[in-house]
Amino acid sequence: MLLAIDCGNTNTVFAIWDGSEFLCTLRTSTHHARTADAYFTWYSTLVKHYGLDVEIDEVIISSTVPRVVFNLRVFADRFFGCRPMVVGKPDCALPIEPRVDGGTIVGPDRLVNTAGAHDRHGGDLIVVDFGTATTFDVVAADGAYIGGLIAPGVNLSLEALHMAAAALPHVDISKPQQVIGTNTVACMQSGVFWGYVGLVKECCARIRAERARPMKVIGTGGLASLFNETEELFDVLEEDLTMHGLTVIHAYNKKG
Ligand SMILES: Nc1ncnc2c1ncn2[C@@H]1O[C@H](COP(=O)(O)OP(=O)(O)O)[C@@H](O)[C@H]1O
Ligand SMILES: CC(C)(COP(=O)(O)O)[C@@H](O)C(=O)NCCC(=O)O
Ligand SMILES: [K+]
Repeated sequence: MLLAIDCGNTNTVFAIWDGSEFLCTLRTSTHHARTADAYFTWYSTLVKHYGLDVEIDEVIISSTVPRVVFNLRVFADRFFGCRPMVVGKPDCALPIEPRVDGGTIVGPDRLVNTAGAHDRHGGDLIVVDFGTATTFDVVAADGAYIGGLIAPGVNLSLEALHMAAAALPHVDISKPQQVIGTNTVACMQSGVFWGYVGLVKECCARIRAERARPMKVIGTGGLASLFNETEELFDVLEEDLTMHGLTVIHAYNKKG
């Protein structure tokens, strides 16, 4: 069975793929210092809790944090006796190479989102991923990643306000009741929430105009559903897009 690992700058997600469905999804915070033994303690406790009887013999990793890959490699080798595929490394092929400026190292999460989105939808696509950063990945009809946009993440923006301004508290994102906030917290939530609604609409409109064609918009990442509640920002919402992309890249490398 395959263990797919998606390591973002904030969270690390493990999912077990039996070839047709994900049996479970486990989430922990990303820490470069976490050891292989610590990963296994956490992983085996949860697998037992869910009553799963699985034998992992393959691992694929996508990590936006290069330093965590070493310990994840040791984890795969020590506990599953396998050498993991690592997206972005030369021995892990992509179904189609990105078309970007020479020397650019595209975030592996964006390459994985691209593969997942093309596999499910085909055609011209925009993937909006609400992670630590909010990224827009532009996917051509042949499945290539051809560029995009990187904006600060929603929580990062709220945290930046708190860090930089003495009078602004730590605030969690939520959908404000009104646009005009009548207290500090409501003002901050409104500024960030409606600011992001506008950001997503404007960026997608400009991408479409620059490409001069219709494009399907796919929303993913932890906060995508919150933003899709009020406004029709996306054509589809796919929380598992990155995990799906990992299975697509894994299958492609097995075949080839
Ligand atoms: N369901 C959720 N509700 C609220 N916040 C969330 C949820 N899922 C993730 N987040 C927050 O959204 C941000 C991005 O999370 P995530 O998508 O896991 O980022 P990354 O992939 O960059 O690690 C983080 O600050 C995280 O705490
Ligand atoms: C833009 C990102 C920081 C997003 O990471 P995430 O929010 O998923 O943690 C990551 O994709 C990255 O480090 N990219 C490298 C530069 C690029 O993609 O062009
Ligand atoms: K991500």
